[in-house]
Amino acid sequence: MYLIYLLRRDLRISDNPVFHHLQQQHSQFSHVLPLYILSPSQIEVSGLLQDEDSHSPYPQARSRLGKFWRCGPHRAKFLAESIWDLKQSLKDRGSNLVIRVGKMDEVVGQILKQKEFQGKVAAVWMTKDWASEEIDEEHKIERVVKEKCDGKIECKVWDGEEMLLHDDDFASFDRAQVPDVFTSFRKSFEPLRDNIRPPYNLTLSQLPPLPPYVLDQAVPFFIPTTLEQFISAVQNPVLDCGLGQSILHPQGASTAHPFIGGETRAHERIRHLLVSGSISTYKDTRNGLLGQDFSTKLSAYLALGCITARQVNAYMLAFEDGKNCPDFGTRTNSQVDLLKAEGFGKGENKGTSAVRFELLWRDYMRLCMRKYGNSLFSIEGFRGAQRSDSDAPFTKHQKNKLGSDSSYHWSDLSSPDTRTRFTRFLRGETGTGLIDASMRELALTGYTSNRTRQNCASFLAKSLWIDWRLGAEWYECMLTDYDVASNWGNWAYVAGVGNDPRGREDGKSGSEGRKFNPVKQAWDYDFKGEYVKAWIVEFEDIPSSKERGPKGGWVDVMFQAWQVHDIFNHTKDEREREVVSKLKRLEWVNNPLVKIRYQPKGRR
Ligand SMILES: Cc1cc2nc3c(=O)[nH]c(=O)nc-3n(C[C@H](O)[C@H](O)[C@H](O)COP(=O)(O)OP(=O)(O)OC[C@H]3O[C@@H](n4cnc5c(N)ncnc54)[C@H](O)[C@@H]3O)c2cc1C
Repeated sequence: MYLIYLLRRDLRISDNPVFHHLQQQHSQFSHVLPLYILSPSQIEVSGLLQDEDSHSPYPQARSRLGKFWRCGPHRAKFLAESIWDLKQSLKDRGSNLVIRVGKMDEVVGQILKQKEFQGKVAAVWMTKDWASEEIDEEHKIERVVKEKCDGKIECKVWDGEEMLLHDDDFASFDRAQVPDVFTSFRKSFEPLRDNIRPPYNLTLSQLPPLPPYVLDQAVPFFIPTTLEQFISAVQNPVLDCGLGQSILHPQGASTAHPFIGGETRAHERIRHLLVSGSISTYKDTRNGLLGQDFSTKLSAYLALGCITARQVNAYMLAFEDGKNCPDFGTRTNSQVDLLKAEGFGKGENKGTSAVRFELLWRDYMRLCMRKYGNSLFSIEGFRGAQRSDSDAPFTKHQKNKLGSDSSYHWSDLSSPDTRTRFTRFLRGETGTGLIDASMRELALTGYTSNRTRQNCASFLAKSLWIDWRLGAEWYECMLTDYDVASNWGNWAYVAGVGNDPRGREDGKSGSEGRKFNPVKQAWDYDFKGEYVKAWIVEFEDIPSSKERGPKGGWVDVMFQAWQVHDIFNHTKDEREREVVSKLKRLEWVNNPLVKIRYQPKGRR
């Protein structure tokens, strides 16, 4: 009998509950069809049309409000690489990954209808995904399976086990009642290190073969036969992200996220973090802005399920206990020499503890998505849903405010002025250096740090007062590591409509709540302006920090370019005069979207 296993955000062979089960129950199925379906509502599939005269039956995969690509060029590439890596791992085990294009339920329906499959399929399995579109997909597949087979085929949705904690570990509170404040949630699992289950350790050696005949991809689409072809097919249609003139890549600026997708690379990455000592120094470096190792860069792998949070934890546990890296049977065979690695064999350290803490945040965002469902995508976020929930643990003041606050005064894009300001934000031309560097880095590389993400989200929602969901949609398009719960949950949090109890506390000045000052933040985290200079091509000629000497001034300009008029109006230095005159010709220098008066302590 056949099994159809639909892979979604579980693109791995190791620590995968379905493959683990198959490894244990060898004879249950004679044939297994691992299937990945490119869903046309989430990824643009026109690049997979057989020829130029063919037309896609599907509308373009664009976002609801901003009409951005749902999956932009960076993630499209990473996804293609991850799918291909899994394909290779499955081939090594006597199987393969069959790729198809179309609505999930339709593709499954076509396969079940195929005469070679009739009476032979015993089960259709997939792992659970808690985002609303994916839940809809599951329901539709369940319906199709039921209709086509009169209840004779099992349709099972497995727990994907992609979180650090297990569902059964939430015994201290009903899963649906996850606390609305992270700290209360976190405290239920302390000490965290002792409360995490191990991943599955059985390595997948062999899988039953594919069914002897599998229907070809239906017209008008084709399935590429090489990775290069696959990447071009999913990337080419979305290369133009609608920003108009392309953003220039400054010479010498190198991406913090050069990583290739897939389970193999995910395990290489965590091994590198251990051997280089970066994991032990993580707590001190995590607010960095430049370079590959200031943070783990595991997010994109985790988002697609190339590695699980529990596997990351297992690596850290072994490291802390002075043991070799665990062997998950992936294609990452190389053992690394950890003996000289910082922190090896010395128990939990600040770095490993902080990584666990962040992975718990990831769980928390997922649980909140389960609890509040679609309200995650509404302008009032979780707060809208909480207003009707008298048990939400907010202060009386906050509850009163939530109860009466109908003034969510975020602008949509109906006015030309807002559209212009929003486009300048996306292009990194606001005139606020930290924001502009981050938005350009994001567009050019698909990654930007957590620190700058917080600043950009706060800037859009609380300085420009533009609908925060447009920012979330842009991130969905641009981020390599896009993850429904983490992205929308964090955006809502920063906008003040998520799970931040201080999010909308107004103090004295209206309902801004926790608001980041991007100039202060730039001074705190980029005090020489190196990050801003790296990503804003117009700052290329500004003397580097070594050349600048103690004179100052240029850093202020990089953080807020309009200050060039005040600081360098009368400079006599020929080189400076040239740079100044170039800058003074720029619209975003002369007319910044926001001017922030700020001087770091100890300066005039
Ligand atoms: C506005 C905004 C949007 C974001 N969108 C996403 C997103 O789409 N996908 C995503 O994975 N993260 C998102 N984050 C969270 C965080 O910025 C990224 O996880 C992190 O920057 C990824 O880099 P890293 O893997 O090096 O993280 P590290 O600092 O090394 O953290 C380790 C892991 O912990 C998890 N993590 C860390 N911080 C958070 C957080 N605040 N919330 C949830 N999980 C976290 C991630 O899985 C990450 O890989 C967003 C944050 C903000 C403020």
